[in-house]
Formats: sequence, C-alpha cells, structure tokens
Amino acid sequence: MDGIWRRAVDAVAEDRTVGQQGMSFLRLVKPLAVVEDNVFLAVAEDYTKNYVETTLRGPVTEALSEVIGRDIRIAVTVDASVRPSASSSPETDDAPPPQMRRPEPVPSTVIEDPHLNPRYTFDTFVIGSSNRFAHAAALAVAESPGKTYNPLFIYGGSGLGKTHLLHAIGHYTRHLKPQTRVRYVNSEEFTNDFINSIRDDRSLSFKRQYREVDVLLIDDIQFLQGKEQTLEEFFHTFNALHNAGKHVVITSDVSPRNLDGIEERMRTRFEWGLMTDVQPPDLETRIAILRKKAAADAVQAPSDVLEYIASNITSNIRELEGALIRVTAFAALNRQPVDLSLAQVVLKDLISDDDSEITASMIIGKTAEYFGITLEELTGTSRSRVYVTARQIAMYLCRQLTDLSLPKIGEHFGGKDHTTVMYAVKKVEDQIAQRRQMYNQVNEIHARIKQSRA
Ligand SMILES: Nc1ncnc2c1ncn2[C@@H]1O[C@H](COP(=O)(O)OP(=O)(O)OP(=O)(O)O)[C@@H](O)[C@H]1O
Repeated sequence: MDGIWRRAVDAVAEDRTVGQQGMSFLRLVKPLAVVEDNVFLAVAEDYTKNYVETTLRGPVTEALSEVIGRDIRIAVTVDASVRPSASSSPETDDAPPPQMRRPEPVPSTVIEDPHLNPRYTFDTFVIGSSNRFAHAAALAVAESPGKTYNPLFIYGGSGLGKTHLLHAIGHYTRHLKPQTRVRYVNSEEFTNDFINSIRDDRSLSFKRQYREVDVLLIDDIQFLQGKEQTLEEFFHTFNALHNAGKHVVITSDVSPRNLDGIEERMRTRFEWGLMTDVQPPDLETRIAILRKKAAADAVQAPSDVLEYIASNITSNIRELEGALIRVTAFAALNRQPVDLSLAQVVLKDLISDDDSEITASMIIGKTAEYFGITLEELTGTSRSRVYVTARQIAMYLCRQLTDLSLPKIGEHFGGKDHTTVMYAVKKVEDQIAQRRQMYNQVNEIHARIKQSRA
C-alpha cells in the first residue's frame, strides 16, 4: 500500500495541479488499504480530512486510479494516533515528519479554508447592474451573519457568479471574524455525506458537521430536487440553524417558486429572508470582468481584444473567461502578441451565429471519433492514457460548451463523481496553456462539433 501511495503522490506532484499547501497536506496522510474499489486513508485531524476530501479528492482519486489501474473511490478516516508513512520526499521516507499538525497556510490576503476557492472573493468580483443587488446582499450577510436576510437565496443561470458570491461570503466573514464557523457545501456533496453517514452509522457527526456552524453556504440546491430523505435532513438542518440565529445562504439555478420536487413548506422557508437573482452581465461589466481576469493572470490583452470577446460572448461568464484563456494561450504557444486579428482567428469557431444547442452526447461522440475509440471506452473506467485524455477533454468541452453542472456532466460519463469532472476541467485548462498538442486536440474537436451542427 505504501508503494501505491508513494507513486500516487509522485503522480500528483508531477501533475502540478496541486499547490504547495495541498502537497503539504498530502504528506499528512497515511494509506491504510485497498479493498475492492475503495482506498482507505487515515489522517490525524478533522481539518486535514476535510481538506483531503474536498480540495484534494479529484487529483488523489485520479492518481490512485491511474496507479491501481481502475476507477477507485477514497475514504478518509480520522485517527489521532496516525503517523503518515510514505511520501515522495526523501527526508520523510527515512524518518517520520517532525510533526503532523496543519501545514502553515500559504500567505494570502484571504484566510485559507479548504472548502473555499481563494480566487472567489469580493475583491475579484466585478459589480454591474446584473449583480449589484446580489452582491450588496452577500456583503451585508458577510458583515453581520445571522442578522438580516436570513436565508439569503441567490438564483440565476449557469456561470453567472453564484458560487463566486457564496465563497466570497465565506472568505469575508472569516476575515472579519476569524472564529466564525463557516461551512461551504455543494448540494451533491451534502447528499453524499448524508448517505455515507447513514451507511457508516455516523448521523451524529453528520449533524454536528452541519449544525454546529455559524454560516452554512449551500450551493446548487436544485440537486436536492426529488431526493426526499436528503431534503428532509436538509429541512431539519435549516430549521436548527435558523432557530439558533445562524445564517443560511442558498444558491440555485431557478427561483424557489420554480424548484420542482421540493415541498411547499421548504420553499416557503427559502422565501423567508431575501431572494435575489443574478442576470447575464451587460457589455461594460463583461469588459471589466475580462480586464480583471487578465490582470489577475498577468496576461497582456489590449482593449480591442477584450471588447471583441465581450461583444461576442454574452450569456455566461465562464465562457467569457474561457475565450480569453484560449486567445492568450494560443499567443503564448506561438510566441505571438495578443491582437485583434489573432483573437478573431482563434475564436472563429466559438463565435458563430449558429446557436443551436451543443449537447454532452455530441461532445462525447465527436471526441470518441477523434481519438478512434468507442463511446463505452470514453465514458468507461479504463485508465489507459488515451482513454483518460479523451475523457478529460470531453469533460472539459462539456463544461465549456453546455450549461450542464459538474454532477450532471459526471452522469454522462458513467456516473463519475463531480470532483473527478472538476479535476479534469482544471487539468485540461492548465495543459492547454502549456502543451501545444493539447491545445490543438481541444480546438480540433471543438471545430468538428461545430461543423457537425452545420
Ligand atoms: N461578477 C463577476 N466578476 C468576476 N468574475 C465573475 C463574476 N461572475 C462570475 N465570475 C466568474 O465566472 C466563473 C463562473 O462563475 P460561478 O462558478 O460562480 O457561476 P455559477 O453561477 O455558480 O454557475 P453554475 O450554476 O454553473 O455553478 C467563475 O470563474 C467566476 O469567478
């Protein structure tokens, strides 16, 4: 087991999608055993368990699956006596690390929390008429949680900044009052946690995890539609928190009225506080978002290029950012300056009049065809390199070209976990900017998908 773990940690390090802090957390893990498709890991503290289960789940699952040769799941337990055994770093191979406490946080303007994306703060959020109200409400909650607008319910289409605002509340609340207990959870994760707690007879610790907090941030509540038992549990969690004066912030792709498969008593509760929507941003806001993104990534892009992108990609901020990355990545790979004519060529496929819908099946079909593999191979569990690459590219394109959420994309790939999809998207995003082959493959498949609709 130690050998498997060591190779997996090496693979994660090589992959470079996990930062320095993540690698320090990995060194606190002790691998226990592989039982069927489960890999059991142990750590000494709850905090480390949370970090591994959320931030590191994607890369670790991916690397272990690769080393073991089939799709696996990880299960992390807490055991205070744990001493991590193996790691890739030579000094820890010989002697146990001097201590197994939490790694020192990487210096940052925000307080590190394993559940929160450090990039999603109020500082990086661009305010415009489409989101001004939602932003103001989110800020008010972060400044005095438990007081006004409880619950705060933010709804709107895909890629319009709901998750960003939720994380920003988490960061800012903890920045103002570091002792505040904040918990961010995606509704799918909540469901999994709940199901696992029943399976493992851990309902008490489940309750503690979600009820002993000051602020609960719950993302994409629409996933709970029709899941009766989980909804019931969420209803009790909500009531317990609300009665105790704790804050609940909820996001959804539709307003409470339009949430099907959720009982009236719960929808009414969602409307107790404040409901606010986020709309697609106007042109000025889109330009401002691109400008901020370019500055954050330290890429040079002249104003006319930003205006060109912002004028042509209008409904989804994720796509807007994706287009900027594509242009700057192309320029970097070809050692060319970013200018308007280059942007026009690079985005030719992306910006077309044809807006008939691209579906996950189209993407999966075209990707399989490009790599000369079957649909079963692409969506299956084999870890051969070509299948893994094809699968990751198809997942990335689904995220870019459709409105599907991460869990929904996972469903199209034989029921993969949303963290696996998240990891694939991040990996392809990183590699596009570094490897010409990846850039070409993604572009070619994208072009073929577009052509197939013509
Ligand atoms: N106002 C904004 N300013 C800066 N960046 C933004 C803004 N709104 C959205 N973004 C960025 O756009 C991307 C998509 O946003 P986010 O994930 O929050 O959308 P979402 O509404 O939660 O979408 P989904 O429902 O698909 O999960 C993120 O990278 C986010 O940082």
